[in-house]
Amino acid sequence: MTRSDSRSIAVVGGDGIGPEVTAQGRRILALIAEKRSLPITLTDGDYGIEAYEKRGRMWPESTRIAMAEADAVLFGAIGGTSYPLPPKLHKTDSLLAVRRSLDVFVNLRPVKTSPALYEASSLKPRVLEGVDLIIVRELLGGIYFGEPRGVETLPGGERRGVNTHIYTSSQIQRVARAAFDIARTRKGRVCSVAKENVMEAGQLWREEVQAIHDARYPDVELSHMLVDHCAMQLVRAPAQFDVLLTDNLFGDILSDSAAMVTGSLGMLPSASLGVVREDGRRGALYEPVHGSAPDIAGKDLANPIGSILSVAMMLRFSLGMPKEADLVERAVSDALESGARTADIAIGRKYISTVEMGDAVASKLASLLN
Ligand SMILES: NC(=O)C1=CN([C@@H]2O[C@H](COP(=O)(O)OP(=O)(O)OC[C@H]3O[C@@H](n4cnc5c(N)ncnc54)[C@H](O)[C@@H]3O)[C@@H](O)[C@H]2O)C=CC1
Ligand SMILES: CC(C)CC(=O)C(=O)O
Ligand SMILES: [Mg+2]
Repeated sequence: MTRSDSRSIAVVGGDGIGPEVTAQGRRILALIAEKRSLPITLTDGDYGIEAYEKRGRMWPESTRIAMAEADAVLFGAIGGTSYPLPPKLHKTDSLLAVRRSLDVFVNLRPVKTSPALYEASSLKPRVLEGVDLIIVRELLGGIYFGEPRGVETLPGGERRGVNTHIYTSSQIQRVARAAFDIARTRKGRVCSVAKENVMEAGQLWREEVQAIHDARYPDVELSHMLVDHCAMQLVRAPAQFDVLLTDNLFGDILSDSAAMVTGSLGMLPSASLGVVREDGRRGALYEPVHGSAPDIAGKDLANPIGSILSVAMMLRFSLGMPKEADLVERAVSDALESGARTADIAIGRKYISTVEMGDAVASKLASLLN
């Protein structure tokens, strides 16, 4: 990005800890814009259960427009304490609907360990050494989107909940291409994870991934693993993985598990990207992997690093600023190495607040940017 390209970013904190962590991601982005004299416009928008309860609109028109027109969206989290989401809103206003509206079909979730946080992980240091993997998750298909869905009452009064797991070959092919392209920029290994031993959609997944590999990416090493086995390997020997390619549901579950190798779910960032359109733009949604964490919301306790590292991904994938992306990641490492810890990664040490962790990273970044 140069000084003449202006960019607009929609900033949507959402519910629970979403606004708390997003405020810290936002300030890191604003700091870079200021230090590099870049014309980045940040537009804040309301969204979520709290917006619905307070103002009767979960996804107000102004936020829809800001998201649709933005070069990228920085998002926090959605979710209240009461379940479920009002059913009439599920189709139109849920996070799934947001992702569909932005057409972001691939979700990237990098997982990298840092020796400074080995003690915060539930796993042994020898298991954590050298872990640097990325989960490439299909984001617009599978059981979260399949029709029919719903809860129905059968004759006789029994109730039945229905969800449908569907994948088409083109959905699998496009996410597989994304995973192989990413592997070429890394260690060149893709492990495709499905459940083809019992699911037909899993058989199709495996066949399509293998076919794309054989036709276009023979230089990338491809392996296949059943998802239950993968869940075990992620905690037995996570350093074996480079790129983990998987579907929407499995990627959701495996990424929360994988988060613990880094010490906390609060550490993980994500980028969700769409196809590059004719005008050169693409849907881009950046959000931490965690949810709204109602158990710690409003207490200034949440770890904002997932949001801050999501800003690094935005700099790399949407703003064309890979050097600044590296600097944000370095500022996070420097802050952790100098002892900054939120409660989730403190393990008996003194801990600091969400805002103070933002201060610690911002101060390291400011000196790196000078
Ligand atoms: N992308 C999103 O917006 C997501 C939304 N959700 C929603 O969030 C709500 C809560 O769901 P949960 O299952 O409790 O998952 P969660 O991810 O919100 O929290 C799980 C656990 O991790 C902790 N945690 C999460 N983020 C943290 C952070 N940044 N710093 C420190 N600790 C953190 C929480 O305190 C909690 O103990 C639900 O309404 C759920 O639907 C859940 C996952 C993703
Ligand atoms: C809407 C949910 C699938 C959100 C979630 O848990 C995730 O994307 O990790
Ligand atoms: Mg999840």
